[in-house]
Amino acid sequence: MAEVIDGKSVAEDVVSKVKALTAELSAKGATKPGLAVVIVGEDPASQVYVASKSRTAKECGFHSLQHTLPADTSEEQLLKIIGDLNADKSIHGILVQLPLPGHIDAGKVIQTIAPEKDVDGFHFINVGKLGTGELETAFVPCTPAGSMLLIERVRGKDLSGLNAVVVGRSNIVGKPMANLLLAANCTVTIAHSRTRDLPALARTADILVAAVGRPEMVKGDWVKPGATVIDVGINRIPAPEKGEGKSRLVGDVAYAEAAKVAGAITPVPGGVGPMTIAMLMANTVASAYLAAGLKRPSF
Ligand SMILES: Nc1nc(=O)c2c([nH]1)NC[C@@H]1CN(c3ccc(C(=O)N[C@@H](CCC(=O)O)C(=O)O)cc3)C=[N+]21
Repeated sequence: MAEVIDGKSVAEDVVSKVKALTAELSAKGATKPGLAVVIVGEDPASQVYVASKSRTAKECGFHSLQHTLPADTSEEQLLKIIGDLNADKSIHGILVQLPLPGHIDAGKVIQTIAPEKDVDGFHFINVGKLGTGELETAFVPCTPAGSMLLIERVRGKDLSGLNAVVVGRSNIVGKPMANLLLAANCTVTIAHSRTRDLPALARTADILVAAVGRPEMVKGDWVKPGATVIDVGINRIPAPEKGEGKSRLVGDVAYAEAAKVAGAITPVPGGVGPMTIAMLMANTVASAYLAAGLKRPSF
């Protein structure tokens, strides 16, 4: 049976470190880290995530700001708010919760965020830095950054020569994840909906990352014995066995089957999800250190 990778506990370690770094920053007389979260519309799932981000930010000792805007907010209004946050010296991180309503161009919004406050790592400057291996100054997207920390906990920091397969090619997870693994000297393959014989490809992976958003797609016999399996999926599916109208969370991996074969595996919930929020805090404290002219802390 696979080792279960406890993302919740690693996330708590990261948050403790952020707390200590924040205290150190205040002791040096520098501005404390400030995080602004902007949410447009009333998607209930988004509201839960945003509440959790604000709670963790306060726990870290941050200045935490939340803008909750109505669904009919215009693109112009949103861009104005971002411009103001860009200019606000008390703010070091700006996160605009995605998805945005259809009448707003999300790409334009993201590119308006000052790259040095782009703690989501979605701005072209940060994407480019990750792609060219400028990891010391890049902000790396939180989910792949958190997944890397989990992989390092299991396999150590030297991943050199390992075969990594990333299933999914999104700009938010799949592509940055592949770039991080490449920067760590893995042999990386990105698989997607057009990939031929995905099960056979997946079986070559020492590190298998599933980030497709399809409930339980990766089966037990896709997993190489002993592999490290990172499940980025968070899918809510009906669970009639729990009662009528009930649901449960599952990942992109058929967990019970895969856990029989893998060396280590992340559960859903309690795996990558908590790491995503922890890395948002890590990026924000790093941004505050850089703004104060101090050396960037590493995690
Ligand atoms: N600009 C932007 N940045 C984001 O980082 C971003 C976003 N937009 N939009 C939405 C997604 C989703 N997301 C999650 C964060 C934490 C959990 C998390 O902590 N999940 C828990 C359980 C959650 C539950 O029980 O529902 C877990 O997996 O254990 C999940 C999902 C960040 N996102």
